[in-house]
Amino acid sequence: MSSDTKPLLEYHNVTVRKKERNVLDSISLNIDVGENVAIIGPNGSGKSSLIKTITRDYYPLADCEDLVFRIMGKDVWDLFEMRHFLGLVSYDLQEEYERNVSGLDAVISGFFSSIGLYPNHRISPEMKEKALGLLELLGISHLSEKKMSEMSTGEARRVLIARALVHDPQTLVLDEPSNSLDMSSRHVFRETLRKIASAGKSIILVTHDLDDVIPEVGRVVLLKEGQIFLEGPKEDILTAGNLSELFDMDVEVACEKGYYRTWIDPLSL
Ligand SMILES: Nc1ncnc2c1ncn2[C@@H]1O[C@H](COP(=O)(O)OP(=O)(O)OP(=O)(O)O)[C@@H](O)[C@H]1O
Repeated sequence: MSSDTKPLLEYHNVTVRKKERNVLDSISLNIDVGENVAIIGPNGSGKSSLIKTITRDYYPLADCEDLVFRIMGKDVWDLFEMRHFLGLVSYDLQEEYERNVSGLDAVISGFFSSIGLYPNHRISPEMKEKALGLLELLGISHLSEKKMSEMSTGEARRVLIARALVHDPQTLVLDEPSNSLDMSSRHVFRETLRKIASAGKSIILVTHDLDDVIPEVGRVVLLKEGQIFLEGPKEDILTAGNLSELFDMDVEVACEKGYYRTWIDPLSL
């Protein structure tokens, strides 16, 4: 079997323990290559911890029965190799990037998996061309000379998406993508994600906000207290009843033109 026919993610009984508590508890989850999946849960439900298992920052307890912890069919990964099919955009990365680096250099630094560029980095004309092409694809060529430290949150996040795409990864993983973005930046950002999804990339997005669930997402996984609470096709899972149980309060939900919207009925409080 060739590696691209293996599931992107194959987890069985993944338990991650930190400071004597299970931050992930017996997670069993398969995600196929090509799927667009949203992982949704309240604060502290384990979303970032789950991402950290994908990036191999967190490892599961080894003595769990029938443990499976594979990405693309492999248990052990060289992280540099992994970046060729998995691009990551996270809030942590954005914080590290609040510095005096131009948008173009920030994108090029993705080739070296570094924060910024250093004299030992050999930048080929192909790298520069690829980075400029990505800035153009995402509609942010005007940010190529602007310093990351002078960009708005939304601008910098789009640059970091371009950075994550330099290796042409199959899958883009986004942690809380619209965190700190205002209404119009959110809209622009979501349209950027839609563009990437329509270009054939898979998107795994982790969020507590249903606004982030772009129409291209087909499956959702609800996380609660470190466990998978529910998962399945978004139409079946994103109901007022399920979301109310997930967030422990009466949540209303509506879907219009493929986008979800949630609110809390003040009369229920
Ligand atoms: N390294 C760690 N040490 C101690 N506790 C941890 C560690 N990593 C995660 N946790 C705890 O695990 C729980 C889940 O954290 P995690 O960051 O994965 O949640 P989250 O769903 O991403 O939350 P948020 O929406 O607030 O970002 C939290 O209670 C957190 O404090």
